Amino acid sequence: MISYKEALALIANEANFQSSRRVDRNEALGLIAAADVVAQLDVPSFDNSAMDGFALHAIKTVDTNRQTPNRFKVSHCLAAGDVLDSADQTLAVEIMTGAKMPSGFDAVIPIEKVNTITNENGETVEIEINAPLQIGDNVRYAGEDFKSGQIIATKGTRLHAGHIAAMAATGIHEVTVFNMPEIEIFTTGKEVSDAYHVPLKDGEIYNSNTPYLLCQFKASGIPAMYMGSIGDDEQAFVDTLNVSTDARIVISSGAVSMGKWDFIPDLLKKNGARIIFHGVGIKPGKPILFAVLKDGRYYFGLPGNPVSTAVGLRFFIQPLIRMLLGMPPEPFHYAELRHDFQKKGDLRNFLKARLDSDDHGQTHLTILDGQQSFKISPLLDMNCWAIINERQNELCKDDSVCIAPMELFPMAF
Ligand SMILES: Nc1nc2c(c(=O)[nH]1)N[C@H]1C(S)=C(S)[C@@H](COP(=O)(O)OP(=O)(O)OC[C@H]3O[C@@H](n4cnc5c(N)ncnc54)[C@H](O)[C@@H]3O)O[C@H]1N2
Ligand code: MOO
Repeated sequence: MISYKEALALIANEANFQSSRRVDRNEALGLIAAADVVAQLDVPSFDNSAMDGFALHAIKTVDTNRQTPNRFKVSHCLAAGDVLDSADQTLAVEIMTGAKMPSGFDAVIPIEKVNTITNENGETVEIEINAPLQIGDNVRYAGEDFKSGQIIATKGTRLHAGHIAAMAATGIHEVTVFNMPEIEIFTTGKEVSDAYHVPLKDGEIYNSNTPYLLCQFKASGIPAMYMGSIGDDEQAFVDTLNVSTDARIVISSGAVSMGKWDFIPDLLKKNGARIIFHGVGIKPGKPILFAVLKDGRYYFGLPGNPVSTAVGLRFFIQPLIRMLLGMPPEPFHYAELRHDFQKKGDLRNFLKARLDSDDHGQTHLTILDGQQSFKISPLLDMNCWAIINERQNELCKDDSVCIAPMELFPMAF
């Protein structure tokens, strides 16, 4: 049986980029840049004031101190958006935050640091200062935030609100993004019922796997469609495979293990699919199957137990989607265990876990009770997966453990 790492390498070997399209910048939230996004402007694009106050020529203030304050007549008043191309540099210019620095002026003193002398109309006509200014005081220089030509987001970046703001500021109104892969999902098993408003017959269960898959895709902005249940019907499986759709990835739940009605591997082969792997050294989800159908669609046969399905989605399908979208491998994070933990066997374990903060703000990881792959109830408490490698068996309190968020694509990760 292959290892998880080998399985990921086999998936990578089959992954080709998605097609791309241009979208309005404001529609790009959560989408993946299909090319580097490059600033079109210096930002700020002009030197401007960081404070409401008075622009001065710093050199004219060098001899100023508490004993010998200096007075400057005020020549103009600039709101943000006003431009003053020439002014007498021996005077002061009243200036608001964001207004372009008048040419030749190189420092701003905030209004609360000056004594103002007003005329009978209440207008400031003169200011008195009692300390010298340095060149650049309270000035925001052109290009200090972004330089024209600077990369805002590299290809494969998931665009979050920060990227949208940066694109807007640098004059980008459209961006090239990858088309999300369309997903098609069905379940197997004649025991599995979608008739939630009808009481279960003896031996039946309600379908919980495909609702889980569908809502995880929905939360990630990935279009996914439910094709229904095929029961244990082999012809229905073949018919479902042959429905022509725009899907890039087909996912089934169940029928990939050793049982009499676990017909998926054989029928895939008979229908011209290439089985890339079937069975990976992981727990839960060991019987997972990955194939490429004869028309090029990717096929994941997820084991039917609910947590095996969840693991297949999170740790096999999500990496394929990242690869199709040019995203770098997911950066995993680590947390300290709250307790000792013993793993049996030599499989990589994906465990239902919870990250909590204590009273000192320290985070700790708890591996939850109820790790059996049929148990859905611990999903109510879990907020992350704990990943324990093949060779890690004895873990002690405070050991560092790899964790992954439950969501497929948490923003900014
Ligand atoms: N003799 C062996 N038996 C099993 C093995 C094995 O190696 N040898 N592996 C076990 C493991 S591990 C898993 S996981 C399961 C996977 O089996 P299948 O993928 O063939 O899945 P099914 O048998 O069809 O179903 C398993 C389980 O999941 C329930 N199920 C299926 N679909 C849904 C759904 N949509 N919603 C909720 N629950 C679903 C199904 O009723 C079964 O209880 O095989 C073990 N057996
Ligand atoms: O590995 Mo199965 O996926 O535990 O129940």
